[in-house]
Amino acid sequence: MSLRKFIVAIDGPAASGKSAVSETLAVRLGFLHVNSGAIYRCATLLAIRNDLLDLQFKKNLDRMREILKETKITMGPLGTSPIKNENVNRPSTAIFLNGENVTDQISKIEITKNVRFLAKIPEIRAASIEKQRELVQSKNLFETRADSKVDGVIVEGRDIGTAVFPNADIKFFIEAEAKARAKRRFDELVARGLNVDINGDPVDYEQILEDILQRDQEDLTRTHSPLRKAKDAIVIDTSNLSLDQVVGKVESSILKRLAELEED
Ligand SMILES: Nc1ncnc2c1ncn2[C@@H]1O[C@H](COP(=O)(O)OP(=O)(O)OP(=O)(O)O)[C@@H](O)[C@H]1O
Ligand SMILES: Nc1ccn([C@@H]2O[C@H](COP(=O)(O)O)[C@@H](O)[C@H]2O)c(=O)n1
Repeated sequence: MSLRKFIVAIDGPAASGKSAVSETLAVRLGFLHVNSGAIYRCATLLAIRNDLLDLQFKKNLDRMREILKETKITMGPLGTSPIKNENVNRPSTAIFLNGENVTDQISKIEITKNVRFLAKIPEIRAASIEKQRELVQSKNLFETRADSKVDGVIVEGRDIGTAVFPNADIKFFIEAEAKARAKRRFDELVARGLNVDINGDPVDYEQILEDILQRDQEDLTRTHSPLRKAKDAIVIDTSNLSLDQVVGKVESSILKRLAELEED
């Protein structure tokens, strides 16, 4: 008998902690993890590799759509157990493009700087949403819990609770002050050895903060699926909370919702 899908939507601005919370809870609860930002990042990597970044030309946009259709994006552990990324010190979800592990490549500053140009194009958003829906239906590559009563999926991004899965079973909006987010992202990039630009020059905290503010602005003001809090989202400001505290809050709300469903 197939289990009921249980969708957890986690939205919020850049570097607010969506992935850290999603990855930790996906492992703990045995839920599938779909990182929608990684799909926009993969699209950007594909555009750069195919010299198609200039998507205002219809020819380029059509080709990009074809490439996205042909490309298989998967997310999951590297081996049989979730990878422990020693530089991040928690389990992390690996991202594969036609089987190639691009997890670090898509975190590079070159991708981060260009992703906004693609994320605002309706055709690219439609292709990305199609991939997100496919991934939600795909096999969970993480270890599921034998006692689980649901087929759980955590989907994270900017518009999951508002546009992609407006009927999600539970929604969170995770936010933090821009300076706290920039500091965390800067420390993470240093730890992963990814704090360099395309020329190999080091990137400092101020540049990361500027990028985060610019991405906030773009995400909030784009016409299609801007970043918004869903009316029924549980809002968590993580500025003064540890990752463990945030994970604890999200987990207890999910467990409460699951218990309510069992009672129904
Ligand atoms: N509450 C917290 N306290 C300290 N560090 C945190 C906290 N939450 C997340 N972090 C760290 O901050 C960094 C950014 O978090 P994360 O990658 O989860 O953000 P995100 O919202 O998924 O970002 P993006 O949207 O840009 O992908 C990571 O290194 C993560 O481990
Ligand atoms: N649902 C989403 C998710 C992401 N984006 C855009 O992609 C960029 C990269 O996302 P990260 O979560 O990896 O930072 C982000 O800056 C957004 O512009 C989106 O539009 N919708």
